[in-house]
Amino acid sequence: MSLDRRTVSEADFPDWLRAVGTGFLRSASAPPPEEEVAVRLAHTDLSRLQGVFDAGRCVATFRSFAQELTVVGGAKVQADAVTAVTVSPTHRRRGLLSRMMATDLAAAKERGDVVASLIAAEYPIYGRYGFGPATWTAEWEIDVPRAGLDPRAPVPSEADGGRIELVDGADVRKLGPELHGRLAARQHGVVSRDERWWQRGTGVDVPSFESWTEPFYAVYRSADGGTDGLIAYRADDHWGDGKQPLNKATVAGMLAVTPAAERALWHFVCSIDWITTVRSGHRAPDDVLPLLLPDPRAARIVTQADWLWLRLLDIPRALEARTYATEAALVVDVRDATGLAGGRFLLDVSPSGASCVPTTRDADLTLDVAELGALYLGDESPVRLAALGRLDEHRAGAAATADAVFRTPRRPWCPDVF
Ligand SMILES: CC(=O)SCCNC(=O)CCNC(=O)[C@H](O)C(C)(C)COP(=O)(O)OP(=O)(O)OC[C@H]1O[C@@H](n2cnc3c(N)ncnc32)[C@H](O)[C@@H]1OP(=O)(O)O
Repeated sequence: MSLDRRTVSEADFPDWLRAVGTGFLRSASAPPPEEEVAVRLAHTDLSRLQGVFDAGRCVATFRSFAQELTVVGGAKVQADAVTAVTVSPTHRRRGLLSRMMATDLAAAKERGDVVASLIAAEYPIYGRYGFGPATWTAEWEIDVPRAGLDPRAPVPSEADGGRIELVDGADVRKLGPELHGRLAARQHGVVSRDERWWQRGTGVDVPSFESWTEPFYAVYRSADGGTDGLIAYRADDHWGDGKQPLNKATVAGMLAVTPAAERALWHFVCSIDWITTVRSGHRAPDDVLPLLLPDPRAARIVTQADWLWLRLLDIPRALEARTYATEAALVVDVRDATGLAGGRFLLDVSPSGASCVPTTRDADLTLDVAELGALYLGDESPVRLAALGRLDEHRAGAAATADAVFRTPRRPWCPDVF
C-alpha cells in the first residue's frame, strides 16, 4: 500500500502523538492518556500538522506553528517554526522528511512567512533544505569555591539599589510574559512565547513524557521596583563523606533585560549556601558569566553547539527588517535549489535603513541560502565562510565588507527550545 501524506485530523491526532513518541524514543506503543491528548489538541493548529500513514498507522510526523523572531535592531519577523519532526525507524531514508518539509516550506512561503526556524536534533539534517545555524549556544559549569566570589558580599551589591526576591510559579506566569516581551524587543534571536509556554514552564499540564520538579524562582527588582530579571534553578542533594554540602544548582532559565539584573542574578545563584557547582543552562556564547567571576577559569564550557537554525523564505523582507551599523552596498547572488527564495539582490544599508531589491548587476558575492541563514542574525562571519569555500567573493574585499554589514557587537541568543 502506498504511503499517504496528509494533514492530520482530530481522529488521527492520538496516533500522531504516539508516532512522535516513537520517533523521539520516548515511549514504544501507546498514545498519551486521553486527558493529555485533549489538552494538547486545544493548543495545536491541526492545519499545520502533517503525518504520513502506512496502512492507516502514522509513521512520520511534522508540525509547524506561527512564531515571531526578533532580528537585529529589535524588529520582529514572522517565522514558520518547525518541530515534532519524526520518521519511524521502519520508514527512514525513503524521502518522507523531504516530502513533508517541501510541503511545509511551500505553505509558509505562500502564507508570507519571512523565515522558517527550528532547533535541529542533529547537525546534518537541515542544511539540505536551506537552513543554516543562525545562533549558537554555550553552557558553563562553575566550580563555585574556585570562582573567587566574596562569600560575605550581599547580592546584589548595596550600591546597586536592586534586590532579589524568591517568587513562585504563579508569580512567574504573571511577571514572565512582560519581562520576556522587553527582552524580545532588544535581543536578536529571541522567539515568541505563548501563554502555553509559561504554563508548561511552570508545571501546568506538563506532558507525561516530561518529568517535572518545581524549580526555585527568583526575580531581580531594580531600585524603582521594576522586574528586570528572572532566574529558575533546581538543586540536587549531594553531601560529601566529610559531611560537606556539595550541591549543584542547575539553571533552567534566566532572562535579564539590564546588565545590573544579569550580574546580580548570576552572582545570586553562585552565592547560595551549600551550592558548590552551578550549571548555567544554555546561554549565548558571549554571555558575561565567566568574566563576572574573579577567576573565569572556574567556569568550564560543557556545551558549545549550534542552536536556532533559520531558512530565509523572503530575502528582501528579511534583510530590510534588520538594522545595520555601517553604510555599504553589496550585490549578493543567493542560490536556492528549491526556487523558494533565491536570486540576485542589491543590498544597500546604512544606520538609517536598508533596501534589498532584485538586480541584474554583477554579483560581489555568491552563497547558498543556507549560508545566508547563518549570516542573518550577525553570528557567522562572511570572511570565515569564504575561507571555508562556502561563499565566493567576486570583488576583492567584498567578504570583509559583508562582515562589517552583517555582524553584530553582541551575538544573537535564542533562550528557547521548541
Ligand atoms: C526540528 C525537529 O523536530 S528536529 C528532530 C528531528 N528528528 C529526529 O532526529 C528523530 C529521529 N530521526 C528521524 O526521525 C528521521 O531520521 C529524520 C526525521 C531525521 C529523517 O527522516 P527521513 O525520512 O529518514 O529523511 P529523508 O529520507 O527525507 O532524508 C533526506 C536526506 O537527508 C538525509 N538525512 C536524513 N536524516 C539524516 C540524519 N539524521 N543525518 C544525516 N543525514 C540525514 C538522508 O540521508 C537523505 O539524504 P540524500 O537525499 O542525500 O539521500
